[in-house]
Amino acid sequence: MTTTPPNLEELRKEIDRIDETMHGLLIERSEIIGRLIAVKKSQETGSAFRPAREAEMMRRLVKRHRGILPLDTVESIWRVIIATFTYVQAPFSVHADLSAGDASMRDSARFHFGFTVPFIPHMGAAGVVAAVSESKGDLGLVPAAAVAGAGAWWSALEFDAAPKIIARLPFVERPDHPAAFPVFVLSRVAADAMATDATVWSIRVSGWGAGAAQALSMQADFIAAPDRAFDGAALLVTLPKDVTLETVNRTLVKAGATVRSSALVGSHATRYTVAAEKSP
Ligand SMILES: O=C(O)C(=O)C[C@]1(C(=O)O)C=C[C@@H](O)C=C1
Repeated sequence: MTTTPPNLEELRKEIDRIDETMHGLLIERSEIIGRLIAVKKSQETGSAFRPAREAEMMRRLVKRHRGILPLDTVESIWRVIIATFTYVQAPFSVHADLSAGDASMRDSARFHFGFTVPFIPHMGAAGVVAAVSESKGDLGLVPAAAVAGAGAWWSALEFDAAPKIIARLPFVERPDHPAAFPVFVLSRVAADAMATDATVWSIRVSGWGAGAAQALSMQADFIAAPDRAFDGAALLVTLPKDVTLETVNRTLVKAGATVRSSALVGSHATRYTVAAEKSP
């Protein structure tokens, strides 16, 4: 007995059925928002963003994905879904520092937050920090890498009421990521919503030099801005889960630097790296 392959019309009917189901599920997802708002009271506390929950969701998404649909596509669809659902709970804007490159920062902002969330460009991290500080629940995006002349913008995060670093993008890292530019996300979110695996510290040192930089780079990622007043540097140091501030202090002292002050300025999920996607 021969079976005839399905014709184009039948296959399109299948696609229409699946599209309708997916759309229906998104509408069903949006119907939960009202109840979420009541539970989270995000209207009062500002941002509805829950970085720890999002990092965990993105990891599960990557783990269960299979088939020919590129991971890039799946990741970006879910980023837009989650960011937009955050926005409809409590509207916010994304302030982005374009001083290290307009295209790469915009790609990251659009990939992770979509087009519904307003995008506000700034020239410099300090402007982003100020805008987020003055807002109720806005997000700031700043390069998670040294930018010449940027200064120690993270000093402004040291005060209790200041926004903090709450995430590092991309959530899912891979060599060919379409929005690979490393970005810190700044905002004010409830302490219990923070991802706390990696902690980010603002550390001022004197006696800073190549030796101290080399020693520190073995233990942590960091950005250094020269601090001429103390012949030293202002550092933004990200400590992985298993490295303590005491260990870093000891390392710096051993390498000839003096630690003048340290303040916690944020935390984020452990970086999650997956293999590069194979081209179809
Ligand atoms: O789980 C929550 O608290 C939500 O608000 C839902 C949701 C989502 O759309 O899945 C949206 C924003 C949060 O950052 C995390 C997840």
